[in-house]
Amino acid sequence: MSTIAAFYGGKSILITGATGFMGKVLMEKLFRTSPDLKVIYILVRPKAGQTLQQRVFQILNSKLFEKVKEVCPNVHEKIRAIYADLNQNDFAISKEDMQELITCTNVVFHCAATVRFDDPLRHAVQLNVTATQQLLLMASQMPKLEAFIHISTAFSNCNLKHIDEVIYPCPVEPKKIIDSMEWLDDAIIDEITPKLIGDRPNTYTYTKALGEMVVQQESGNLNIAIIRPSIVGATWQEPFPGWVDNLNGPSGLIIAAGKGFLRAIKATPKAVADLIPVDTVVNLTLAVGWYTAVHRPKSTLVYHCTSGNLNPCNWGKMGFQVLASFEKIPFERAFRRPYADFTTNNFTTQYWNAVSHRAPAIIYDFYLRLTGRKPRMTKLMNRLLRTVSMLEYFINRSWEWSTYNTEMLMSELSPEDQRVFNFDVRQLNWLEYIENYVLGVKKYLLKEDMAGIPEAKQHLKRLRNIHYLFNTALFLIAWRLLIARSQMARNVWFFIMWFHFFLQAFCHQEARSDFHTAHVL
Ligand SMILES: CCCCCCCCCCCCCCCCCC(=O)SCCNC(=O)CCNC(=O)[C@H](O)C(C)(C)COP(=O)(O)OP(=O)(O)OC[C@H]1O[C@@H](n2cnc3c(N)ncnc32)[C@H](O)[C@@H]1OP(=O)(O)O
Ligand SMILES: NC(=O)C1=CN([C@@H]2O[C@H](COP(=O)(O)OP(=O)(O)OC[C@H]3O[C@@H](n4cnc5c(N)ncnc54)[C@H](OP(=O)(O)O)[C@@H]3O)[C@@H](O)[C@H]2O)C=CC1
Repeated sequence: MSTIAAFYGGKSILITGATGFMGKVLMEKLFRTSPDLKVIYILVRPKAGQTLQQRVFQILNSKLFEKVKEVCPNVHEKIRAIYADLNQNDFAISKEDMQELITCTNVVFHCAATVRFDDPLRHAVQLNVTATQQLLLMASQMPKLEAFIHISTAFSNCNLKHIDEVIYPCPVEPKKIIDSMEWLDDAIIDEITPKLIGDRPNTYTYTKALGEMVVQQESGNLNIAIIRPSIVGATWQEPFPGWVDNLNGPSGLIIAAGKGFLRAIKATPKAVADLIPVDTVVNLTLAVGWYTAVHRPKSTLVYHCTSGNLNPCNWGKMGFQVLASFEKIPFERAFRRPYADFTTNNFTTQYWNAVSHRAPAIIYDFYLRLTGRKPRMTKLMNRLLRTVSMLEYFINRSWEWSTYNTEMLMSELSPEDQRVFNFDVRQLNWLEYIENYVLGVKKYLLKEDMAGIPEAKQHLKRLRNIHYLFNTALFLIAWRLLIARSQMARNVWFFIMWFHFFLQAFCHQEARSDFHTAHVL
């Protein structure tokens, strides 16, 4: 039997962020591999008109938990949802619940966070720093606590190029930041935010770095470890390939590209796409929980959960494979045919944004207006371009993360544990993974039926024909109105055409050469 699975047997486990992407997969794996665990406490808030119970019911009745119900039929008795809001003092947990948590908890997994890149600093500090501090305070009162596992991000120090498994200090102490949030007003906070975050791209990465400092400073006598995953993607193997349930990271862009909204992106094809499947992160997290509790390392160990140094894949190869997957697994009712140009400079990005994104959106909105409907494409496109601009930082750079502790842990596991809690990304086949990812996005995010694939393919063929028809009509109209009438117009027309084709050839050349070198690499 697996030593790690046996370790969690009979244990009371507290998970924050259990309703999130990673939290759900963590719970699922715990129930499936250690069905004899005592209880999992989850801190939940009511959301979107759903009570705590309704939220838990929905999770347990989702496809993700189908296998769990077979191995642990009484799973609903082993999950205890506790009302909590991490934005509030003492998390607004009732006295009785707090007492139970403090008395019984053996292991804490702290996954909750705000992962939004554009959160105001005050909110990001509250959740990613202050809440972590409060949870540590709570943990320090737990007599039976064996391990506290904090989930951070590999990008908490993305201002560095090479990142070791150590906690790096931030210039301003987290305590000072927490204090200042109490008395500074929003306008001043907004003003000082760029100065505080410095060369990090957003409040998310900055506050996650502060969160790590808090963990280091408040660790006291606790057995603590920090996990730093990179870009977390759909499941690789467990409980089945391709499961994903939110738009974060690449998932939203896969939809945007598959539906034909996103046709060009500022991305460096040779830059490493440090994606890591969510089940790999969960396996490492559970292994770290066991190791930290049983081996009690003297200091807080940091574990990088990344793929780049062990099994690198670059954005060019990833984009190529995503597009190839759309051929087999097209999405329904696409706006345009999936296609992606990777550009690396601002000028070509602006050009493609105008030609491939804004212009078709304006034309489509014009068509909607003509047919008496409400225009919506320009608004949607603006939001998409805003989102893409926020992700650009991460797809135009490469980082090196050392994985000494993660590799050390792998070598400490028995062959059975290495199999059951596999976090060896060297075994990952990217082509297969990406195809399953696209399939998962279609099935679990878009909730499209696989039976609709032939119709989706037909729709793409129709779009291709419309595209050819549109271009031909445009050419003929221009010819009829201008070119045939004057020599001057003819000269201007030939110049425009020449310039357009020159630009296209230039942009394509740039994108293709980068794309193909990256693909070959
Ligand atoms: C062939 C080409 C394709 C190749 C694939 C290439 C893939 C490249 C992917 C690169 C990812 C890099 C991520 C780096 C992650 C760092 C790791 C972490 O620790 S961080 C952990 C990970 N954290 C994150 O990834 C957080 C990123 N997300 C955010 O911070 C925010 O969502 C926001 C600021 C971008 C937009 O906020 P705001 O406008 O206020 O409003 P909302 O939030 O409500 O959404 C608005 C609309 O955008 C939609 N949508 C949402 N997300 C995405 C997406 N990723 N994408 C696309 N669309 C997205 C959403 O559906 C909605 O649509 P609609 O209702 O209008 O129809
Ligand atoms: N996804 C990724 O690419 C990466 C994620 N990480 C880290 O992994 C961890 C989990 O991320 P992920 O699962 O993707 O994130 P999600 O956004 O999917 O989940 C966040 C969780 O935190 C909870 N939460 C947020 N605010 C509160 C609050 N005020 N009170 C109670 N609970 C709250 C959410 O609850 P609710 O459902 O109620 O909103 C949800 O359960 C985070 O620490 C993140 O920084 C690290 C690297 C990459």
